[in-house]
Amino acid sequence: MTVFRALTIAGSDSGGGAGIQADLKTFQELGVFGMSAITAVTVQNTRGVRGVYPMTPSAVGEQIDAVGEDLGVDALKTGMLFDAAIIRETAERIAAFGWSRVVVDPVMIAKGGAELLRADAIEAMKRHLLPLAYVVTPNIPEAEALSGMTIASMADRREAARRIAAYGAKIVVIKGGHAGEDSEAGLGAGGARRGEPGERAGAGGARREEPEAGAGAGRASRVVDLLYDGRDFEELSGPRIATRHTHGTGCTFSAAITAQLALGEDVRDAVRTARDFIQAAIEGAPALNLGGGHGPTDHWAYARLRAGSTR
Ligand SMILES: Nc1ncnc2c1ncn2[C@@H]1O[C@H](COP(=O)(O)OP(=O)(O)O)[C@@H](O)[C@H]1O
Ligand SMILES: Cc1ncc(COP(=O)(O)O)c(N)n1
Repeated sequence: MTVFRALTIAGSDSGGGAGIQADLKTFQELGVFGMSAITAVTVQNTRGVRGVYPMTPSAVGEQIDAVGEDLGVDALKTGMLFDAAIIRETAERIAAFGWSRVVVDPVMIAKGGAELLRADAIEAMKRHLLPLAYVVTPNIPEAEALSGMTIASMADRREAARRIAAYGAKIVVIKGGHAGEDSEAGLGAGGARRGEPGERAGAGGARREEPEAGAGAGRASRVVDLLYDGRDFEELSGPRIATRHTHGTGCTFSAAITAQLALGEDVRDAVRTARDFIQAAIEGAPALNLGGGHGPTDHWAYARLRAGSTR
Protein backbone atom coordinates (compact mmCIF):
# COMPACT_ATOMS: atom_id res chain seq x y z
CA MET A 1 0.00 0.00 0.00
CA THR A 2 1.39 3.39 -0.97
CA VAL A 3 0.74 6.09 1.57
CA PHE A 4 1.10 9.70 0.50
CA ARG A 5 2.35 12.13 3.12
CA ALA A 6 1.68 15.81 3.65
CA LEU A 7 3.24 18.18 6.17
CA THR A 8 1.72 21.39 7.49
CA ILE A 9 3.94 24.04 9.07
CA ALA A 10 1.43 26.30 10.79
CA GLY A 11 -0.18 27.52 13.98
CA SER A 12 -2.52 25.59 16.24
CA ASP A 13 -6.12 26.81 16.50
CA SER A 14 -7.62 25.53 19.74
CA GLY A 15 -11.07 26.01 18.19
CA GLY A 16 -10.29 23.37 15.57
CA GLY A 17 -11.55 25.28 12.53
CA ALA A 18 -8.35 26.80 11.14
CA GLY A 19 -4.59 26.30 11.35
CA ILE A 20 -3.02 22.90 11.94
CA GLN A 21 -6.35 21.39 12.93
CA ALA A 22 -8.08 22.36 9.67
CA ASP A 23 -5.07 21.18 7.69
CA LEU A 24 -4.90 17.74 9.31
CA LYS A 25 -8.66 17.22 8.96
CA THR A 26 -8.44 18.13 5.29
CA PHE A 27 -5.46 15.84 4.68
CA GLN A 28 -7.32 12.99 6.35
CA GLU A 29 -10.50 13.59 4.35
CA LEU A 30 -8.52 13.53 1.11
CA GLY A 31 -6.75 10.29 1.95
CA VAL A 32 -3.32 11.67 2.77
CA PHE A 33 -1.24 10.97 5.90
CA GLY A 34 -0.93 14.28 7.73
CA MET A 35 2.04 15.53 9.78
CA SER A 36 2.70 18.86 11.48
CA ALA A 37 5.32 21.32 12.62
CA ILE A 38 3.67 23.79 14.98
CA THR A 39 4.87 27.39 14.75
CA ALA A 40 2.64 28.91 17.44
CA VAL A 41 -0.17 27.94 19.75
CA THR A 42 -3.11 30.30 19.46
CA VAL A 43 -5.79 30.58 22.10
CA GLN A 44 -8.72 30.85 19.77
CA ASN A 45 -12.38 30.03 19.29
CA THR A 46 -15.07 31.12 16.83
CA ARG A 47 -15.23 34.52 18.56
CA GLY A 48 -11.58 35.39 17.98
CA VAL A 49 -7.94 35.02 18.97
CA ARG A 50 -7.25 35.60 22.67
CA GLY A 51 -3.57 34.74 22.78
CA VAL A 52 -0.59 33.79 20.62
CA TYR A 53 2.33 31.75 21.99
CA PRO A 54 4.98 31.38 19.29
CA MET A 55 7.48 28.52 19.29
CA THR A 56 11.17 29.29 19.02
CA PRO A 57 12.46 29.11 15.44
CA SER A 58 14.68 26.14 16.30
CA ALA A 59 11.72 24.21 17.74
CA VAL A 60 9.97 24.69 14.39
CA GLY A 61 13.07 23.61 12.48
CA GLU A 62 13.54 20.53 14.66
CA GLN A 63 9.96 19.41 14.04
CA ILE A 64 10.49 19.75 10.29
CA ASP A 65 13.75 17.80 10.52
CA ALA A 66 12.15 15.03 12.57
CA VAL A 67 9.45 14.51 9.99
CA GLY A 68 11.67 14.94 6.96
CA GLU A 69 14.45 12.63 8.16
CA ASP A 70 12.12 9.80 9.06
CA LEU A 71 8.63 9.75 7.56
CA GLY A 72 9.23 11.71 4.36
CA VAL A 73 7.15 14.43 2.75
CA ASP A 74 5.36 14.28 -0.61
CA ALA A 75 3.99 17.82 -0.32
CA LEU A 76 3.85 20.51 2.32
CA LYS A 77 2.07 23.72 3.14
CA THR A 78 2.87 26.66 5.32
CA GLY A 79 0.26 28.65 7.22
CA MET A 80 0.72 31.01 10.16
CA LEU A 81 4.50 31.57 10.49
CA PHE A 82 4.27 34.52 12.90
CA ASP A 83 7.67 36.18 12.46
CA ALA A 84 10.69 36.61 10.22
CA ALA A 85 12.89 34.21 12.18
CA ILE A 86 10.37 31.35 11.82
CA ILE A 87 10.01 32.16 8.12
CA ARG A 88 13.78 31.98 7.61
CA GLU A 89 14.05 28.73 9.56
CA THR A 90 11.21 27.19 7.57
CA ALA A 91 12.63 28.32 4.23
CA GLU A 92 16.08 26.96 5.11
CA ARG A 93 14.65 23.52 5.90
CA ILE A 94 12.51 23.38 2.76
CA ALA A 95 15.56 24.24 0.67
CA ALA A 96 17.81 21.77 2.53
CA PHE A 97 15.39 18.87 2.00
CA GLY A 98 14.86 19.95 -1.60
CA TRP A 99 11.08 19.79 -1.32
CA SER A 100 9.34 21.20 -4.36
CA ARG A 101 5.62 20.58 -3.87
CA VAL A 102 5.34 23.53 -1.53
CA VAL A 103 2.14 25.49 -0.95
CA VAL A 104 2.54 28.83 0.83
CA ASP A 105 -0.63 30.22 2.39
CA PRO A 106 0.66 33.65 3.45
CA VAL A 107 -1.53 33.94 6.56
CA MET A 108 -1.31 37.46 7.95
CA ILE A 109 -4.43 38.60 9.80
CA ALA A 110 -7.18 36.41 11.31
CA LYS A 111 -10.75 37.20 10.23
CA GLY A 112 -11.33 38.79 13.64
CA GLY A 113 -8.35 41.14 13.11
CA ALA A 114 -5.62 39.43 15.19
CA GLU A 115 -2.10 39.65 13.79
CA LEU A 116 -0.86 36.17 12.85
CA LEU A 117 2.21 37.47 11.01
CA ARG A 118 4.23 40.42 12.25
CA ALA A 119 4.10 43.30 9.78
CA ASP A 120 7.90 43.38 9.57
CA ALA A 121 7.95 39.73 8.45
CA ILE A 122 6.34 40.39 5.07
CA GLU A 123 9.71 41.22 3.53
CA ALA A 124 11.12 37.92 4.81
CA MET A 125 8.19 36.09 3.28
CA LYS A 126 8.81 37.70 -0.10
CA ARG A 127 12.56 37.18 0.04
CA HIS A 128 12.90 33.71 1.58
CA LEU A 129 9.66 31.80 1.13
CA LEU A 130 8.05 32.91 -2.12
CA PRO A 131 11.04 31.76 -4.21
CA LEU A 132 10.44 28.24 -2.85
CA ALA A 133 6.69 28.25 -3.41
CA TYR A 134 5.14 26.06 -6.06
CA VAL A 135 1.75 27.56 -5.19
CA VAL A 136 1.02 30.69 -3.14
CA THR A 137 -2.56 31.37 -2.07
CA PRO A 138 -3.06 34.94 -0.79
CA ASN A 139 -6.50 36.37 -0.08
CA ILE A 140 -7.04 39.89 -1.37
CA PRO A 141 -5.58 41.79 1.64
CA GLU A 142 -2.56 39.44 1.64
CA ALA A 143 -2.11 39.92 -2.11
CA GLU A 144 -2.18 43.68 -1.53
CA ALA A 145 0.50 43.40 1.14
CA LEU A 146 2.72 41.16 -1.02
CA SER A 147 2.30 43.16 -4.22
CA GLY A 148 2.34 46.62 -2.64
CA MET A 149 -0.77 47.72 -4.52
CA THR A 150 -4.47 48.19 -3.90
CA ILE A 151 -6.79 45.66 -5.50
CA ALA A 152 -10.12 47.11 -6.59
CA SER A 153 -10.78 45.20 -9.80
CA MET A 154 -10.00 41.92 -11.50
CA ALA A 155 -7.46 43.78 -13.63
CA ASP A 156 -5.73 44.85 -10.40
CA ARG A 157 -5.81 41.28 -9.21
CA ARG A 158 -4.08 40.14 -12.38
CA GLU A 159 -1.38 42.80 -11.94
CA ALA A 160 -0.91 41.80 -8.29
CA ALA A 161 -0.57 38.16 -9.36
CA ARG A 162 2.17 39.15 -11.83
CA ARG A 163 4.04 41.05 -9.12
CA ILE A 164 3.78 38.17 -6.66
CA ALA A 165 4.94 35.68 -9.30
CA ALA A 166 8.00 37.90 -9.81
CA TYR A 167 9.19 36.87 -6.31
CA GLY A 168 9.51 33.33 -7.60
CA ALA A 169 6.22 31.59 -6.83
CA LYS A 170 5.29 29.43 -9.82
CA ILE A 171 1.52 29.44 -9.40
CA VAL A 172 -0.30 32.34 -7.76
CA VAL A 173 -3.90 31.88 -6.65
CA ILE A 174 -5.52 35.10 -5.41
CA LYS A 175 -8.64 34.01 -3.58
CA GLY A 176 -11.84 35.98 -3.92
CA GLY A 177 -13.55 35.44 -0.59
CA HIS A 178 -12.88 39.05 0.40
CA ALA A 179 -13.81 40.61 -2.94
CA GLY A 180 -16.27 43.43 -2.33
CA GLU A 181 -19.36 43.47 -4.44
CA ASP A 182 -18.68 46.99 -5.65
CA SER A 183 -15.00 46.39 -6.32
CA GLU A 184 -13.58 43.91 -8.78
CA ALA A 185 -15.24 45.80 -11.61
CA GLY A 186 -13.46 43.84 -14.26
CA LEU A 187 -14.51 40.51 -12.83
CA GLY A 188 -15.06 37.90 -15.46
CA ALA A 189 -13.07 39.76 -18.07
CA GLY A 190 -10.35 37.19 -18.48
CA GLY A 191 -9.68 33.51 -18.27
CA ALA A 192 -11.88 30.49 -18.64
CA ARG A 193 -14.55 29.69 -16.13
CA ARG A 194 -14.46 26.21 -14.78
CA GLY A 195 -16.92 23.68 -13.49
CA GLU A 196 -19.26 24.72 -10.75
CA PRO A 197 -19.24 22.00 -8.18
CA GLY A 198 -20.99 24.22 -5.70
CA GLU A 199 -24.16 23.82 -7.70
CA ARG A 200 -24.01 20.11 -7.01
CA ALA A 201 -23.07 20.73 -3.43
CA GLY A 202 -26.21 22.75 -2.90
CA ALA A 203 -28.14 19.92 -1.28
CA GLY A 204 -26.88 21.02 2.12
CA GLY A 205 -29.40 23.83 2.05
CA ALA A 206 -27.14 26.81 2.72
CA ARG A 207 -28.70 30.08 1.68
CA ARG A 208 -26.97 31.90 -1.16
CA GLU A 209 -26.83 35.61 -1.64
CA GLU A 210 -29.32 36.87 -4.17
CA PRO A 211 -27.71 38.38 -7.23
CA GLU A 212 -27.94 42.14 -7.40
CA ALA A 213 -30.45 43.48 -9.90
CA GLY A 214 -29.21 45.22 -13.03
CA ALA A 215 -25.98 44.98 -14.93
CA GLY A 216 -24.11 43.53 -11.98
CA ALA A 217 -26.52 40.64 -11.60
CA GLY A 218 -24.74 37.39 -11.03
CA ARG A 219 -21.48 38.97 -9.97
CA ALA A 220 -22.39 39.45 -6.35
CA SER A 221 -23.49 35.85 -6.10
CA ARG A 222 -20.22 34.32 -7.14
CA VAL A 223 -16.82 33.94 -5.59
CA VAL A 224 -13.89 33.86 -8.00
CA ASP A 225 -10.37 32.64 -7.33
CA LEU A 226 -7.79 33.79 -9.88
CA LEU A 227 -4.98 31.43 -10.87
CA TYR A 228 -1.84 32.69 -12.64
CA ASP A 229 0.88 30.36 -13.86
CA GLY A 230 3.34 32.99 -15.03
CA ARG A 231 1.71 33.10 -18.45
CA ASP A 232 -2.03 32.54 -18.39
CA PHE A 233 -4.87 33.38 -16.05
CA GLU A 234 -7.73 31.11 -15.10
CA GLU A 235 -10.77 32.00 -13.02
CA LEU A 236 -12.23 29.32 -10.81
CA SER A 237 -15.60 30.23 -9.45
CA GLY A 238 -18.49 28.92 -7.44
CA PRO A 239 -21.64 30.26 -5.83
CA ARG A 240 -20.94 32.67 -2.97
CA ILE A 241 -22.49 31.25 0.17
CA ALA A 242 -24.07 33.79 2.51
CA THR A 243 -22.74 32.59 5.82
CA ARG A 244 -20.56 33.98 8.60
CA HIS A 245 -19.14 30.49 9.15
CA THR A 246 -15.99 30.88 7.11
CA HIS A 247 -13.41 30.42 9.83
CA GLY A 248 -10.48 28.51 8.36
CA THR A 249 -11.52 28.64 4.70
CA GLY A 250 -8.06 29.73 3.54
CA CYS A 251 -6.32 27.06 5.61
CA THR A 252 -8.67 24.37 4.36
CA PHE A 253 -8.33 25.44 0.72
CA SER A 254 -4.52 25.44 0.78
CA ALA A 255 -4.46 22.14 2.69
CA ALA A 256 -6.65 20.56 0.02
CA ILE A 257 -4.26 21.77 -2.71
CA THR A 258 -1.37 20.28 -0.72
CA ALA A 259 -3.14 16.94 -0.27
CA GLN A 260 -3.85 16.67 -3.98
CA LEU A 261 -0.23 17.55 -4.82
CA ALA A 262 0.91 14.86 -2.36
CA LEU A 263 -1.30 12.40 -4.21
CA GLY A 264 0.47 13.37 -7.43
CA GLU A 265 -2.29 15.42 -9.00
CA ASP A 266 -1.41 18.09 -11.54
CA VAL A 267 -1.40 21.54 -9.94
CA ARG A 268 -4.38 22.95 -11.85
CA ASP A 269 -6.44 19.87 -11.03
CA ALA A 270 -5.29 20.15 -7.41
CA VAL A 271 -6.57 23.73 -7.23
CA ARG A 272 -9.89 22.70 -8.84
CA THR A 273 -10.32 19.85 -6.38
CA ALA A 274 -9.53 22.24 -3.53
CA ARG A 275 -12.25 24.61 -4.76
CA ASP A 276 -14.72 21.73 -4.77
CA PHE A 277 -13.61 20.79 -1.26
CA ILE A 278 -13.93 24.30 0.19
CA GLN A 279 -17.19 24.96 -1.62
CA ALA A 280 -18.73 21.84 -0.06
CA ALA A 281 -17.22 22.67 3.34
CA ILE A 282 -18.68 26.20 3.33
CA GLU A 283 -22.06 24.96 2.12
CA GLY A 284 -22.10 22.56 5.04
CA ALA A 285 -20.97 25.13 7.61
CA PRO A 286 -24.35 26.66 8.53
CA ALA A 287 -25.67 23.24 9.50
CA LEU A 288 -22.66 22.62 11.75
CA ASN A 289 -23.43 25.92 13.48
CA LEU A 290 -20.63 25.62 16.05
CA GLY A 291 -19.73 28.42 18.45
CA GLY A 292 -21.11 31.90 18.89
CA GLY A 293 -18.92 33.70 16.33
CA HIS A 294 -17.45 32.78 12.95
CA GLY A 295 -17.91 29.03 12.98
CA PRO A 296 -15.76 26.41 11.25
CA THR A 297 -16.50 24.86 7.88
CA ASP A 298 -17.65 21.28 7.43
CA HIS A 299 -14.59 19.19 6.63
CA TRP A 300 -16.77 16.09 6.18
CA ALA A 301 -18.95 17.63 3.48
CA TYR A 302 -16.80 16.83 0.44
CA ALA A 303 -16.57 13.12 1.23
CA ARG A 304 -20.31 13.03 1.99
CA LEU A 305 -21.01 14.65 -1.34
CA ARG A 306 -18.83 12.19 -3.21
CA ALA A 307 -20.50 9.30 -1.45
CA GLY A 308 -23.82 10.75 -2.64
CA SER A 309 -25.25 10.98 0.83
CA THR A 310 -26.95 13.83 2.61
CA ARG A 311 -26.26 14.26 6.31
N1 LIG B 1 -18.82 32.97 1.01
C1 LIG B 1 -18.13 32.11 0.28
N2 LIG B 1 -18.76 31.25 -0.57
C2 LIG B 1 -18.06 30.36 -1.31
N3 LIG B 1 -16.72 30.25 -1.28
C3 LIG B 1 -16.03 31.09 -0.47
C4 LIG B 1 -16.68 32.04 0.35
N4 LIG B 1 -15.75 32.72 1.07
C5 LIG B 1 -14.56 32.19 0.73
N5 LIG B 1 -14.71 31.22 -0.22
C6 LIG B 1 -13.66 30.41 -0.81
O1 LIG B 1 -12.85 29.97 0.26
C7 LIG B 1 -11.47 30.01 -0.10
C8 LIG B 1 -10.75 30.96 0.85
O2 LIG B 1 -11.04 32.26 0.45
P1 LIG B 1 -10.79 33.59 1.26
O3 LIG B 1 -11.91 33.79 2.24
O4 LIG B 1 -10.60 34.66 0.26
O5 LIG B 1 -9.43 33.30 2.02
P2 LIG B 1 -8.98 33.47 3.53
O6 LIG B 1 -9.75 32.46 4.33
O7 LIG B 1 -7.52 33.19 3.46
O8 LIG B 1 -9.29 34.87 3.93
C9 LIG B 1 -11.44 30.45 -1.57
O9 LIG B 1 -11.41 29.31 -2.41
C10 LIG B 1 -12.75 31.20 -1.73
O10 LIG B 1 -13.20 31.16 -3.06
C1 LIG C 1 -3.71 29.28 13.76
C2 LIG C 1 -4.45 29.98 12.70
N1 LIG C 1 -3.99 29.94 11.42
C3 LIG C 1 -4.64 30.58 10.44
C4 LIG C 1 -5.79 31.28 10.70
C5 LIG C 1 -6.50 32.02 9.58
O1 LIG C 1 -7.77 31.52 9.34
P1 LIG C 1 -8.55 31.79 7.98
O2 LIG C 1 -8.26 30.62 7.11
O3 LIG C 1 -9.98 31.87 8.37
O4 LIG C 1 -8.04 33.07 7.39
C6 LIG C 1 -6.26 31.31 12.03
N2 LIG C 1 -7.39 31.99 12.33
N3 LIG C 1 -5.57 30.65 13.01
